[in-house]
Amino acid sequence: MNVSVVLFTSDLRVHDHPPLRAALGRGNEVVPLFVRDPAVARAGHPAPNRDAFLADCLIALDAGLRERGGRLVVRSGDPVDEVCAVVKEADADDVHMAAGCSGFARRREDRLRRALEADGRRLYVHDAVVTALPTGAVTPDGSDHYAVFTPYFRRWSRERLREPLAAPRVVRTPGKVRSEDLPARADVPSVSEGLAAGGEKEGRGLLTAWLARGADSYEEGHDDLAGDATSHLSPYLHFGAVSAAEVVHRARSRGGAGAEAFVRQLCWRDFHHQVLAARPDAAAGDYRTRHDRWRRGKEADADLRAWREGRTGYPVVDAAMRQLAHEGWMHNRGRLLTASFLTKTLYIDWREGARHFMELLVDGDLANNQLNWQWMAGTGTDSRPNRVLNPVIQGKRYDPDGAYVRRWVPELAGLEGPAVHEPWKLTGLDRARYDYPDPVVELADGLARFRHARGRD
Ligand SMILES: Cc1cc2nc3c(=O)[nH]c(=O)nc-3n(C[C@H](O)[C@H](O)[C@H](O)COP(=O)(O)OP(=O)(O)OC[C@H]3O[C@@H](n4cnc5c(N)ncnc54)[C@H](O)[C@@H]3O)c2cc1C
Repeated sequence: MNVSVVLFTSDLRVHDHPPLRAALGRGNEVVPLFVRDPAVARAGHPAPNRDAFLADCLIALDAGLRERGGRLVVRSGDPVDEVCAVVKEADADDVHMAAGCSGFARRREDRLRRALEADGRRLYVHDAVVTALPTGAVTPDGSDHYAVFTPYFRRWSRERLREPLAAPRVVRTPGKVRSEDLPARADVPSVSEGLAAGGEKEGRGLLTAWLARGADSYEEGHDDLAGDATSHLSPYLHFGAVSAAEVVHRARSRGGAGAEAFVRQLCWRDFHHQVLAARPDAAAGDYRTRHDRWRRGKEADADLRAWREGRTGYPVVDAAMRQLAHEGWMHNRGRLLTASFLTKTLYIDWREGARHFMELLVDGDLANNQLNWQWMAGTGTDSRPNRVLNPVIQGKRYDPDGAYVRRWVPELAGLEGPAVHEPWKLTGLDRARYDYPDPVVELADGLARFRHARGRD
């Protein structure tokens, strides 16, 4: 009997899994493998929320495989060395994996291909496992990627996505391959108390419930901070516990304006992935340089600290930053306005903000995070790179009653209605009752500084 290895990376599921289905195709035995790569931990910053979520996903993947007669093999080390060692132990013929879009993932694929070929084995890399449409499947004339979302969306919407695959009924894993123990969830504590539970079952349950009860009101409700009416699928999509292609198919079958608006948002995910695939250096460098001379030094450091800790004196900014600390997740509107505040009002380098988000976000994703940060900082694909979001206007528009601020900034919980967005308007004793910081900067001063720096005054 032939044996194949399936290397799982950002695709921790058994449903709609092209590499697994291809590997099983001819009645093969399959070694489902996950390699913990210490280089990932060393290269990045600590991400305990994602580590905890990942532990859930691995436990769930193992359970999904065991239900079908298989099991997950977990190893630690360099992925190329570990895959080659497993290939030898299992006497496997080939290896299947999902295509990645980051520079890191591409280099890993290349190294693995070379190592396997040197040993007479093959690597099969499958597209449209992590994204709904393969990155690079559609390109505009004269470029290797779309730099503007709307034409990309138009084109993406016309493409036929592959049909989702059912989970295999049986997975046979050879017994002779050594595996480390799965991480015990209790040994991987998250830093955020309100972290969601990970795993394919959770993700699929959430998707079904969301399509049944949430999607219809998505179009009107997705920007309402207090209503919290978005899907919360992002961490499951990031770890591939649910498949992007399947989510799009199921949302389209659901139909309606809400589901359509939701699919458009999912397209943003593919959009950023195709940008990163074409420009891997945009993970750290400006996609389009504006020759920014970001603020540095003591004062900027103090402002950055206030922003991280949710004490800028702008209630909606602070509420969103505290939601991030507590849940390891932040509402998209919160991400937009906190990123604008950091990069424009405080004129601090987007990389500082992106790093802090990557440390805490359970859905922290190189393509989505770095390129959304660049979009907000005006160094990315935004066609209006100098737009600045005013946190008071944003607060009143997207949290009109102030409920979101009161939820996350308890110091201000006694303030009723939209007054909570402008606590500095309180005077005398009223003001003294609230132990809440003064604004780190006047908005007009922040705006003038930004415009001056960008040469627009
Ligand atoms: C500064 C900044 C940083 C961000 N960092 C990340 C990140 O690290 N990881 C991440 O998944 N998303 C990131 N986003 C995008 C977006 O905020 C989240 O995907 C969304 O808030 C997740 O919540 P949800 O699943 O309820 O989204 P929904 O509104 O239910 O949307 C469904 C799915 O569409 C995708 N999506 C929605 N909006 C975007 C977007 N603007 N860009 C890319 N994909 C999108 C996500 O996969 C999301 O799960 C960031 C946005 C900004 C402005």
